Formats: sequence, C-alpha cells, structure tokens
Amino acid sequence: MIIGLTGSIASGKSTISAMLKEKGFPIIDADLVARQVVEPGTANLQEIERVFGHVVMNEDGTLNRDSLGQLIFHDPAKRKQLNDLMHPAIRNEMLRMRDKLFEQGQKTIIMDIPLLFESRLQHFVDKILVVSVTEEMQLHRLMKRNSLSKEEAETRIQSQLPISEKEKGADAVIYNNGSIDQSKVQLESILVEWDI
Ligand SMILES: CC(C)(COP(=O)(O)OP(=O)(O)OC[C@H]1O[C@@H](n2cnc3c(N)ncnc32)[C@H](O)[C@@H]1O)[C@@H](O)C(=O)NCCC(=O)NCCS
Ligand SMILES: Nc1ncnc2c1ncn2[C@@H]1O[C@H](COP(=O)(O)OP(=O)(O)OP(=O)(O)O)[C@@H](O)[C@H]1O
Repeated sequence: MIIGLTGSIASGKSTISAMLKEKGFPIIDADLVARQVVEPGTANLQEIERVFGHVVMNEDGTLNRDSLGQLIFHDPAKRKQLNDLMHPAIRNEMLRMRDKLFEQGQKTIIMDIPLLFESRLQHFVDKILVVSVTEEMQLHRLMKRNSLSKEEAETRIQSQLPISEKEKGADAVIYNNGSIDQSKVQLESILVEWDI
C-alpha cells in the first residue's frame, strides 16, 4: 500500500514524515528527490541554467535555490517552465524508488508529495493523508522557518492550491495547529483505523 502524504507549504509534512520514519515506514520524499535530480553534472541542472540564466547558479556549480525560488514563486509562467522541466524526472525517480522498495518486500510505503493535488498524482497512491493548518499558522511558521517577509510567504502559499481544497480530497486529515504531540496522537489513531 502507498500512503500519499501531502499538505501545503509549511503545514507540517516533514514533521509527520519524521514520525512515520521513526515507526519504520520507508519514505520517498519528493523534495529530496527534487534536489537529487538537479545535482551538479545533471542534464536537468544544465537546462535550468540555460532557461533561467547564470543568476540561478552558485559559484561552486550547485543550484542557487534561493535565487530560483525568488524567480518561480513570483511568476506563474516561470514556475510552469520549471515544473515542466523537473517534474517528469522527479516522478520517474520516485517510481523507480517505489518499485525497488516493493521488490525488497516492503508492504507499506510513504510518498511525501507536496504537490500531489496540483500535479494530479492521486492515482500514484492508495490513501491520501493531508497535513493541515490554519492559514494564519501556516504563514507564521513559514515566515519563521524560511526567514521570509509576510509578502514573500504569502506569495509562496498562493502558488499552491488552498489547503481546504486538499482536505476535500483526503482519506484522513491531521490538524497540525496544536503541539507536535497532539499531531502524533492523531497520526497514531489514523494508522490504527487504516490497520497499518
Ligand atoms: C524552487 C526551489 C529551488 C526552491 O528551493 P527551496 O530549497 O527554497 O525549497 P524546497 O525545495 O525545500 O521546497 C519547499 C516547499 O516549497 C513548495 N514548492 C516547491 N516547488 C514548488 C512549485 N514548483 N510549486 C509550488 N510549490 C512548490 C513545496 O511545498 C515544498 O515542500 C525548489 O523548491 C524546486 O526545485 N522546486 C521545483 C521542484 C518541485 O516542484 N518541488 C516540489 C515537490 S515535487
Ligand atoms: N505542531 C507544531 N508545532 C510547532 N511547530 C511546528 C509544528 N509542526 C511543524 N512545525 C514547524 O513548522 C515548520 C514547518 O513544518 P514542516 O517543515 O514539517 O512543514 P512541511 O509541510 O514539510 O513544509 P514544506 O512544504 O515547505 O516542505 C517547521 O519549522 C516545523 O518545525
């Protein structure tokens, strides 16, 4: 069985994913895969430099993530260009990892996919677990974690579907406004309900 873990930016997916990892579930993390597919020397990174310019590169040849983020979160056309370039590579690598884990005999796999709904990847997974927070809390945590201004954080939040829409497509929702322990209790009861 594949559990799709999703939510919105800074809603707490990584926090819940860490709890699932601690319980022994294998995790395929789309954000991590998205870093692997643009490592120095990859054709993807060369293409990103060609399309977005030298400004998105660090001197050591790695991707300047802040600079690329500034470009794509403010501009839907550029975001689409980046998505079109990277998403097929991310998807292929995630499927390869999934197949390998099943071959190794794993029964339940977690796929942490921030853009599961935006990219219409619902068919990748058997159950969808959404990590939700109020917009106020999301803004607060995002500004704090990424040291962003209110305006920058709002721009990033608006680049994704509203969390209320994602809740509608969920098999279960964790409301992560309270403490981490309160979210853990919710996770545990969902795992019992799903018998995993
Ligand atoms: C723009 C980049 C370089 C910014 O890097 P940075 O280290 O600042 O952020 P990070 O990768 O940790 O992403 C943080 C969060 O931003 C959100 N996010 C990232 N990319 C996108 C996008 N294209 N559209 C909407 N939200 C996005 C996700 O919620 C993600 O969890 C990076 O996010 C990226 O390469 N994005 C394109 C690939 C992608 O779509 N990744 C999302 C998972 S598939
Ligand atoms: N219940 C909580 N109480 C306090 N802080 C929290 C809680 N849950 C998450 N956080 C903090 O909020 C921030 C966002 O959480 P996290 O990184 O897990 O979100 P995410 O959904 O994985 O984000 P992204 O989409 O950007 O990858 C982090 O700094 C995290 O430590």
